[in-house]
Amino acid sequence: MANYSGVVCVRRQISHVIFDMDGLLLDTEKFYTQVQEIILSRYNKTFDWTLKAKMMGKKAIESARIFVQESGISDSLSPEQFLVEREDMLQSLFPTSELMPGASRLVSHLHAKGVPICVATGSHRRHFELKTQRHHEIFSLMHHVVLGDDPEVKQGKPSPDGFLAASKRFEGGQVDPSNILVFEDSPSGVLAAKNAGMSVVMVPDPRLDKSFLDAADQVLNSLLDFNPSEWGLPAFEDNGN
Ligand SMILES: O=P(O)(O)OC[C@H](O)CO
Ligand SMILES: [Mg+2]
Repeated sequence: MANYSGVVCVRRQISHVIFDMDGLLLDTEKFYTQVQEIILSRYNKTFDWTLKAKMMGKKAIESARIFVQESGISDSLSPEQFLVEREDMLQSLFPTSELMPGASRLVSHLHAKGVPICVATGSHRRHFELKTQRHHEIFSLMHHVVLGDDPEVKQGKPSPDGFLAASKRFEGGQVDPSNILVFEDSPSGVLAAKNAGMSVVMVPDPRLDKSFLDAADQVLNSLLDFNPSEWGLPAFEDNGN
């Protein structure tokens, strides 16, 4: 078995799966991008994917600090003011969130086969509720959800806090991280999963710099391309893999 670079790698035996949410299950990263482009344009600056890569996956206040500092507007806008400024726009966009291709199929399949699944997201409770309001069917299949404002998540990704908290809350208690497969879209999220000792499948936005893909155990263009059998998980019955 080879990863995208052709390097042969040994896959661990997977019993449990943790899903990231923004940009992985839900097509919500585009909303953050849109709003941040608008805000930076007010300062005659452009929002690019170098900055996007540093922000995605993190807790709101952590990504806000990066945004004002890296874009050079921290003298004019504090991280807290930035969060207030973007909030109205995000609140009107999040309820329109759509599922990413293949998300429903994969989540439903793993649940139907009895594979314990959960979510670990940097998103806080209020935004989680807005984003998932049209997707209760899929999110109700999750055994649990760990949010960015969970008391156990002291630091956001790339800290392993969220994934380690998620690994403790499955039925039967702590699951060995080496038996957990994480699905992520962000560079910080992939590092968080590796820092937690877990395997990680990355489904990156194609605009992300390719250097960020090296840390993942497998890189896919879409969740539709995931082959559960490669990870010792029950095969899909609809296409025979
Ligand atoms: O990608 P997630 O689900 O950890 O969410 C993190 C932020 O809310 C958005 O980047
Ligand atoms: Mg994400």
